[in-house]
Amino acid sequence: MRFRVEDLDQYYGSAQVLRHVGFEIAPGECLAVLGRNGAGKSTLLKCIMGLLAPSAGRILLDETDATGWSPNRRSRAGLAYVPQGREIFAELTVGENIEAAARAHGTYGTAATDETVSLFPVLREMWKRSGGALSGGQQQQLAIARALVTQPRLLILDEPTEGIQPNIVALIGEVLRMLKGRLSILLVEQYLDFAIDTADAFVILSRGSIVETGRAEAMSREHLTRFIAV
Ligand SMILES: Nc1ncnc2c1ncn2[C@@H]1O[C@H](COP(=O)(O)OP(=O)(O)OP(=O)(O)O)[C@@H](O)[C@H]1O
Repeated sequence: MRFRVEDLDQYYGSAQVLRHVGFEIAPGECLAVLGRNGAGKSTLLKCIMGLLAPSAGRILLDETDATGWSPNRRSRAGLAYVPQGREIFAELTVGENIEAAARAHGTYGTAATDETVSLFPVLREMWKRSGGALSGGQQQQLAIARALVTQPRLLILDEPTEGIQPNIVALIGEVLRMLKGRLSILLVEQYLDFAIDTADAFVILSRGSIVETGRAEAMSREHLTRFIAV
């Protein structure tokens, strides 16, 4: 999917939290959005998913204007969102979490669903455990798998490494790099090394505005650090 955001503005009351935000993600590429706490990253993702209506601007999926679409319609069109805090169903088992997402998208029981679950071996081990009984890292793997079984064309991740132990961060990184090419990824991340290992391009948000943008190969670690160091 070619995904584009144009001139997005968003306010909370009279406070403007997004200002003329615009960027594009090419099919099969990963764009990382970096920025300090409060820069507007989560607000941007909520506007993209239709959980917040932007005050101005457009969201385009393969040149189709999706700005007024419901979250459900966006999801059916191929957007999948893994929010910060993961929001899995704590009362349902791992298997039921996966099944609910896959059934809603008509992918339940397909080989692709089995393949997705196999990316995260711990999910099979924990299949009958309730989501709420999993560790943070296991819940993050479940949240990503649940998004992937919908067979999205754009996977949107809000700080997937936050509070996660290094070996699971490494596994998530491997999975994302493997998926690139097949789908596009929008990654909001504060962990710079993870973003550098994963992204093809960067956008840096500061106080709701894009202050820097570029291809990964043109962005040194030192350069990126300057924008996000406290
Ligand atoms: N529901 C809300 N009502 C009012 N202000 C809000 C609300 N949610 C966020 N804000 C404010 O909007 C600004 C952007 O918040 P947002 O959560 O989008 O930033 P962020 O870059 O995702 O930060 P973090 O990394 O801390 O999640 C911040 O100043 C925040 O305090």
